[in-house]
Amino acid sequence: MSKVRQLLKRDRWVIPFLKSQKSGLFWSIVLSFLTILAAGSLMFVSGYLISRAAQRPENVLMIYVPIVLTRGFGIARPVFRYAQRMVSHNWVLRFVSKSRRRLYESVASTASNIRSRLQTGEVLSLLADDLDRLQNLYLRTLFPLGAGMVLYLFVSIGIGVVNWLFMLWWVTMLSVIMVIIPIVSFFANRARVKKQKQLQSQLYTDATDAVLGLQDWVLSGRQQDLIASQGKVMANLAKTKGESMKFGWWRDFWIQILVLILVVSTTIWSGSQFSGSRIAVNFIAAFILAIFPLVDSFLGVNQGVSEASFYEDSMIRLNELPVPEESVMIPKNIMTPTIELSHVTFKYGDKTIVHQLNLVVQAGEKIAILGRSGSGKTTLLKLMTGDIVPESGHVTIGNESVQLLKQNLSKVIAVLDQQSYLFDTTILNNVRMGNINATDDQVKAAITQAGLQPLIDSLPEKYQTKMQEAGARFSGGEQQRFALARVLLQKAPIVILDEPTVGLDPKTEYEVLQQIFKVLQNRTIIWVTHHLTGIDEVDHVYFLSEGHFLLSDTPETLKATSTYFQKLLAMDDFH
Ligand SMILES: Nc1ncnc2c1ncn2[C@@H]1O[C@H](COP(=O)(O)OP(=O)(O)OP(=O)(O)O)[C@@H](O)[C@H]1O
Repeated sequence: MSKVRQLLKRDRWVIPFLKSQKSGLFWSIVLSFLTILAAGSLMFVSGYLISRAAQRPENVLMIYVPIVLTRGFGIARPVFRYAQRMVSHNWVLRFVSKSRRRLYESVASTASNIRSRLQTGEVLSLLADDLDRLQNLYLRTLFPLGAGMVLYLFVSIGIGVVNWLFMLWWVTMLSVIMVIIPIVSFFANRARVKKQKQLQSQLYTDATDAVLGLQDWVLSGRQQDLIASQGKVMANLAKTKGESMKFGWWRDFWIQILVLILVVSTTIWSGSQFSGSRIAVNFIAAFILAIFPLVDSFLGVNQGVSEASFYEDSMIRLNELPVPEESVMIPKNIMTPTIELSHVTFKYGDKTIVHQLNLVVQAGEKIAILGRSGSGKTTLLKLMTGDIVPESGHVTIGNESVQLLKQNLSKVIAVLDQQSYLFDTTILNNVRMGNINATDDQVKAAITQAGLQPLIDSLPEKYQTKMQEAGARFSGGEQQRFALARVLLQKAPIVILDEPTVGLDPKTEYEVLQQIFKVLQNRTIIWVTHHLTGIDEVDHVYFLSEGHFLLSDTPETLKATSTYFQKLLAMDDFH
């Protein structure tokens, strides 16, 4: 229980929204209550009318008034219901749209950070599942619960006016139906709901793995294994869902039995109380009929509460997401920025990746970072882009902390990595992603600069050619050139090259690198590479090893003085 309390205390998703939208919640509960009241009154008046019509009326008004009331309640019920639906759905849609936006912001602002903590499937499950769940928290739990509780009070007080002993009986029965059964069913269903949630989440993760690794499954001839493993999770999920539904049926069945007991006991009690009074008999029949519309409300409360574990888990996962950083204005000096790492230390767990590292990259300077696989080159890039935070020391760009620039960092840093993602849309659209405000002419100029004009000219549909999924229509070298055109359009003063030519044949690698350095000559370049092809293009080379720079000098000096560098050059020539 204290876990739930703690969760509610630090919640950033549900409680703040409830607080800011109190009036909608209030009206939704009031309208729900009025709908049930109108439904109950309709049954009451029509019950009275039927029973009264069977007797000889002393006065025509005894019949006429209930007829008018029946019409009135008959119209009021759908009107209230419609209004309630409008208010509650408007309320929930607001919640969903706000939360989706926040979720995207949260995921986007710390994209690479989040990827190291969450798998793609989990992000999908957050987007598709958790927010939908929380939407149900309002529609299926909070609104019915609120209306149910108001009804509980109303009915109890109403009966208390007639007879307090009988009220005690009603309060006891209603407490069992509206409080005890929901609490018991919450705990009884908890483990099942948790398992269902887990399986659903696993299904997303497995499905993502299956899609991303489909080619490997097919190539290894293990399609059947893939289908079997997915099928197992699905069968398990279906079984758990089936058990949950069965549980729900039994719960509803017992609630209906309790309502039946209430109806029978009320009939017997009122029969013994008012025997002999004709008028009272009419009211008893009417009152008994009015109980039935309440059953829907009882069932709604129970179903909502027994599903509450779903929300608990969703709330925990959403609250574990990082808070989107506040954006700051980009200072002017940032457009000609110096990058500075000062005494930076970073660890993954106990493993020190970077230790007390210092590095200054002047505006317009071009550096290469080399190092063995696993030496921490990518980690260093992540520190520079603020995706990870150093344990100690500072990373600044133009004297501004990189963490503060986070939201606007794409204006300062562009990244060309091993495989920039190309979407299944036209060449123009793909390149325009670098700067969505660029005109067609600017996009075309960037494509030409990236050395793609001959290719475009050879295509029947020119710039409107579709790239297919992940840019599959084009070769690796061509894809990297398109990605380069995107970077050109982005106009960021710093460009990070994270092994952009990996996987290309030596000739294409050389050509692409020449093109990159030619068109980016006015920008700062930080290039992570394993190959020394194109190393003469940089001003400074750094060798990262065991958390610090083992060597650091110009390529010319290293060629002349470092046997290690000479060995690497010889190996590269061999390739
Ligand atoms: N999210 C993570 N959690 C724990 N350890 C990590 C994480 N990311 C990287 N590491 C570890 O940190 C070390 C440095 O990784 P990094 O990716 O920076 O190396 P790298 O020099 O870029 O390697 P490569 O040249 O193979 O890409 C590696 O030993 C890696 O296993």
